[in-house]
Amino acid sequence: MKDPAIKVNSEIGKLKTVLLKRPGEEVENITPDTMERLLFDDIPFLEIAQKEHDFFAQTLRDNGAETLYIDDLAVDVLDKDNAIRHKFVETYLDEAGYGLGTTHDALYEYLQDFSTRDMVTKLYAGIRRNEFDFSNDSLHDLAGRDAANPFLLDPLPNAYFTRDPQASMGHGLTINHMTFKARRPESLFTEYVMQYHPRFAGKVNVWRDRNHDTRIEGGDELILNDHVLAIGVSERTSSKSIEGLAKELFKNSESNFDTVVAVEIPHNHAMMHLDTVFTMVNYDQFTVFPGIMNDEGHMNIFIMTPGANGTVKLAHRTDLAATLKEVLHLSELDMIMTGSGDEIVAPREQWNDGSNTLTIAPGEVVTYNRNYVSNELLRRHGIRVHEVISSELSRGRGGPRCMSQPLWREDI
Ligand SMILES: NC(=O)NCCC[C@H](N)C(=O)O
Repeated sequence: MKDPAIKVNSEIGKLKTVLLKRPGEEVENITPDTMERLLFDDIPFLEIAQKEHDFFAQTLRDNGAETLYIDDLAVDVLDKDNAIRHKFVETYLDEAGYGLGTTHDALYEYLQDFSTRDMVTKLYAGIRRNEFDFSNDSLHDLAGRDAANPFLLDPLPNAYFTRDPQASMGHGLTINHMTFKARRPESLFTEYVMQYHPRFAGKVNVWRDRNHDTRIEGGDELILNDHVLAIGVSERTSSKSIEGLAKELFKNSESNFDTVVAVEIPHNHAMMHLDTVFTMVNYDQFTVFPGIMNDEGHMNIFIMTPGANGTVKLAHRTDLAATLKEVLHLSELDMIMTGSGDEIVAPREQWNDGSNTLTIAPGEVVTYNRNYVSNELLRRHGIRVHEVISSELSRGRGGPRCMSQPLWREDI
């Protein structure tokens, strides 16, 4: 691709541009009743979460990365053209279940009165039922369908985990159909930014768009090098999506990827994505949570490569380290166990994303300071560790890798 806007050919190349979302009002719209549905285990204190996020963003900038914010890019796009704003709002409302009718009309008109900036902030924050007086009977009837929910449009508190709605790979990305309704609108912002923002429009390959029924999330999509991906088969990403993406990448002449390693991990909230249990921190070094393997150290892994006539060939493996050596052509490998593999420390630090390192250059990572055992171990393995503060951000069950979507990395 000529003049590409995205370049990500590894997990470890020096990070030059990254997409973020500062936590906003949406985080204050979580309640004990909605917490589980909104995929949180607790309610963060927003003011502190914002300070922590600003510290994280500053750490990335101090180390040479440009930080872009998805909501700023969305405002650029929606503000510039009324027809695009109209189409975006219609799609947003339709996907939220308000395709037609009185509630649709009321929400549409309500949003019309906001500046584009305020409208975007509002869509992330959610729209409460009590923002309308429901004097109109039929509106009341319609909205009464789910009267227990204080929100007509749910907040998007997970938006600060910008890793998941999309995944950059090569000169393109997947724009993801996410698993839970609580997160699906997030990738609509990505779609519009990639389609209409002058920085990206016509300059990115979309390997897989969000108009699919099968689910995939960026936390599962790891770029091991310029031709090998590792993708988690997880609570959030199905084997069907992985196969579909592999087929597309193998046949598309713009793609360099010829190997996809599908790694099955336990399907639960603590380990929702591959990057909560496994990340790459250097050419031959990885963090891994031992709980993803059985007592013999085995797990289900499939190596996918191009077969005849557009098919995908599968080869079954059970040893993660041996598989990585095989696909990356490495003779030695250093697997760094979260929490030293201790039976108490490892699950505790994994719970607070001790395995979720963001690599900003080969052998250099950003991690949460609370995972001090894992951080010390990383240092002992020669990794340079930048610690960021983490008491509130971590309540959303995601760490530095989850909170960042690289858009440009130097090649390694
Ligand atoms: N890549 C990641 O593991 N992202 C963390 C997402 C946490 C969010 N609360 C979720 O459940 O989707």
